[in-house]
Amino acid sequence: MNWDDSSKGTPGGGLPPTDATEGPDRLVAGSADGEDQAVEAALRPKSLDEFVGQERVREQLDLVLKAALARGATADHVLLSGAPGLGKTTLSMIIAAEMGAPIRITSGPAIQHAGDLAAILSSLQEGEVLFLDEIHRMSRPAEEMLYMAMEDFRVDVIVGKGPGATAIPLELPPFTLVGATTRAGLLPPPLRDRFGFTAQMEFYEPVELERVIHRSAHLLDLEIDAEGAAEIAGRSRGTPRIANRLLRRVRDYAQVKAEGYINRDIASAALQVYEVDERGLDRLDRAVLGALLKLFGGGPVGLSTLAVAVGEERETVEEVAEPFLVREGLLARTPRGRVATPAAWAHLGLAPPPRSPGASGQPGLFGA
Ligand SMILES: Nc1ncnc2c1ncn2[C@@H]1O[C@H](COP(=O)(O)OP(=O)(O)OP(=O)(O)O)[C@@H](O)[C@H]1O
Repeated sequence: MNWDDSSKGTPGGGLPPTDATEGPDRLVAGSADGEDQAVEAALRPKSLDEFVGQERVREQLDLVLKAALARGATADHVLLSGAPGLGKTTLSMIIAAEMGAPIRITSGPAIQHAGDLAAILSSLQEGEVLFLDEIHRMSRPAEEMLYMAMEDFRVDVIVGKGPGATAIPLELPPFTLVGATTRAGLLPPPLRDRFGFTAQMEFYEPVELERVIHRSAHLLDLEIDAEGAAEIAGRSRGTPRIANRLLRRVRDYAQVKAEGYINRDIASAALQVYEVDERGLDRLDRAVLGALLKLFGGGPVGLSTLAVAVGEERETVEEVAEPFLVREGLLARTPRGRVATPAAWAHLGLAPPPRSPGASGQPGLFGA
């Protein structure tokens, strides 16, 4: 059966509506919440040696920085792309530390006018690292000013308006721009081409996250064994920020229930309380998957219908729940709608219905 996707109405009931980018205070959100920001400074690795994983990026960056130091030059501009929480801000701080340079931190949405950018650029010191987070969200005039600044260390400041406007050239000290984006594909090619080094940050392997967790546990003065760290790592969705956040929740549980010691049973019991399952799915993810399997026989079902079924906005299902479910191979987006994979049935401990004769052998059902 094929459920239609014509409904565009606002869903009613169920889970409370959420911010489409992350969801309601999700423990498994990649982006930082207030508590993360307060503790992250203490947990950030301070050098490339301390930075866990991303071996290729680390090795390449190490060469770029060492070569610049040897030449006595400012390092090339660096573009870091990857999902939230993978360590882009951390790496930008490490670049500054390794170069012995100060760092200035700002973000694309904070630079709405070219004048905002000119003010920042003109106050940089020689060799300073300028970290521009969410660089894909800068305004177009600021972006165009950045082209010249990156290439020639110069900007034209426009004074006046209309026919009387004049461009006053302003020399800038050499600096290193570190741009960060979750979507490198959104950057206009002229901007992308001006970076001397581009690094695509990948999701972390569980063993790497175990190292992140052991390191953080040490800094937070927590006792955790190897199995406890593995249990948390497996639920951290390949993301150090989530690993650190889950560790803090497990710490709370361990302090109340187990004199502070964290092992596999404690980690597992704690994360069950917080509704993060052994694969890192939370309540929203499981609600989407559960509806797809139990109400629609595994699909295909349209996105809007699925959203109504779980009482969520369409965007929330599409942007918050689905990317991880797709990445995990639990859900497929096909031209005919959302379809559960065999792994989804297994994950929720359900048996798939017998295939109807018409469904067998249809090409592309899981392919799009
Ligand atoms: N490779 C790593 N080794 C150890 N800890 C890491 C690593 N990468 C990230 N972390 C930890 O994860 C947290 C989040 O990292 P960071 O803020 O650098 O992510 P981000 O990619 O900049 O996220 P956003 O896109 O939201 O700005 C930090 O507290 C940091 O300590």
